[in-house]
Amino acid sequence: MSTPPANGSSSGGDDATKPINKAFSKVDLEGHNLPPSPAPSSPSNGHRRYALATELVYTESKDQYGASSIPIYQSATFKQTSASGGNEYDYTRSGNPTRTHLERHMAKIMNATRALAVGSGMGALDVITRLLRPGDEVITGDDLYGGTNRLLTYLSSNQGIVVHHVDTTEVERVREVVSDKTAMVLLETPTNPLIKIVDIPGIAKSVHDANPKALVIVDNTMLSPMLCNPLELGADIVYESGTKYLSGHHDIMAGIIACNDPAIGDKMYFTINSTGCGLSPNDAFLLMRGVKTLAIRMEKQQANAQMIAEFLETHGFRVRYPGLKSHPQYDLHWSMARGAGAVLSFETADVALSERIVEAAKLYGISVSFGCVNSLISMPCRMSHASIDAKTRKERQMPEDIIRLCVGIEDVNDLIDDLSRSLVQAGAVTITLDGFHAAGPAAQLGTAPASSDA
Ligand SMILES: Cc1ncc(COP(=O)(O)O)c(C=O)c1O
Ligand SMILES: N[C@@H](CCSC[C@H](N)C(=O)O)C(=O)O
Repeated sequence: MSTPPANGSSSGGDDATKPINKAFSKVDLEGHNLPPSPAPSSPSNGHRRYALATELVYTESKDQYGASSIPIYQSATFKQTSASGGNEYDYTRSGNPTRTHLERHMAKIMNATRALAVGSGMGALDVITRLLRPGDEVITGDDLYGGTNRLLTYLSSNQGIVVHHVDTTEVERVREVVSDKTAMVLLETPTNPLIKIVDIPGIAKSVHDANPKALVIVDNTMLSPMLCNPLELGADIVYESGTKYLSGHHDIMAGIIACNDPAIGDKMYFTINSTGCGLSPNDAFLLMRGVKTLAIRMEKQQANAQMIAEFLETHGFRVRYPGLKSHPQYDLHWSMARGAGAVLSFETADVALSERIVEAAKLYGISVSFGCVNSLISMPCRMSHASIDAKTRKERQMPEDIIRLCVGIEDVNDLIDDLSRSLVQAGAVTITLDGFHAAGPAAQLGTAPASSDA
């Protein structure tokens, strides 16, 4: 909602911790501080009642007409029953029943007591980082989504936040920089686009031991709650770009934040209400609809991704995908996740060759983003990660030629045929009587053992 706090006002003051007047008297039966929605989907109290695929589609309906899907409350204002106000909803920036329904559903799916829905994944990170104060320190990775890197750079240049970029694949590298000034440790796994794996439980324990006040934040966009639940691995806050797998059709922008500490939830709600970044009713409806098919989409997308990753690897390319046994952190990934996701990257060692491959593809749209039912192909250094300057990309060992595939739900044989044709047309392979194999420098990379820090 921006779900108003249980004992708090949606209107007042500049101190998020101050008790405020407007009370949401109907606190959820299970004690969650969420107002009712017309068709409440109950958040869990630390355990799910059914398998996740079931919970994704299951909602308890209390709609007056028995509507099977949540109505879109396309209203900015809500009339009050008395002059002193005090009804559950007054103004959509402060709270809207469609948004609340989605938030309750997401809290249940993510095993959280509080979920908040905002206008984009970056909006979610903005809300989270407003918990910081000047002088606070943030520790994060050296392979990060470009937009995340951009926001952190802004905070460090303009807001007095000290940001440390370290190799988060090594728990010890993170531990070395934790101090009493550390307010947040921000992790992505698998990283975008180098597909490095980060040990969430190891880092959470090490950070909390060293500084119990430091918050461990995980961006779970690459896996979705279907495949991983960082809150169960020791994270304090998890967020996702709902633009990706959660909605699944690339027709909305959205962000979801989940946590289990009510005080942190209230502070983030305060920011959402104050800044007006809560998800619109229409987009909340679309995200709710998308989430219901997450299990079936993810199952098909990652099965396709696995076959494409194996296809590329057996034809001599260096592929980064946690579903491949050759991934140097295969065991670590599978100790935390229920699947490998549907994003993989591969290298050609030649930027112009990569461009030709990308431009030859027909079924794969040349596009940023991932998690959509359609397959996509991109060159991260030119597209999604172009906001990281070339010097920093080089320092962080991001290969300029890297190609990212975000696999959709199409027929996998069509996807492999289209990729094969693109590789041949681009001149990326040597054709023999036995088939084809990566040509030139790409073949050298393919035979070199993949390392976690390359
Ligand atoms: C890993 C990751 N986190 C966060 C975001 C930000 O999400 P959004 O585009 O919805 O703001 C993106 C992509 O944009 C992403 O790839
Ligand atoms: N022009 C956008 C790029 C968005 S990238 C989206 C997605 N996270 C991805 O990794 O493809 C920007 O500047 O943010």
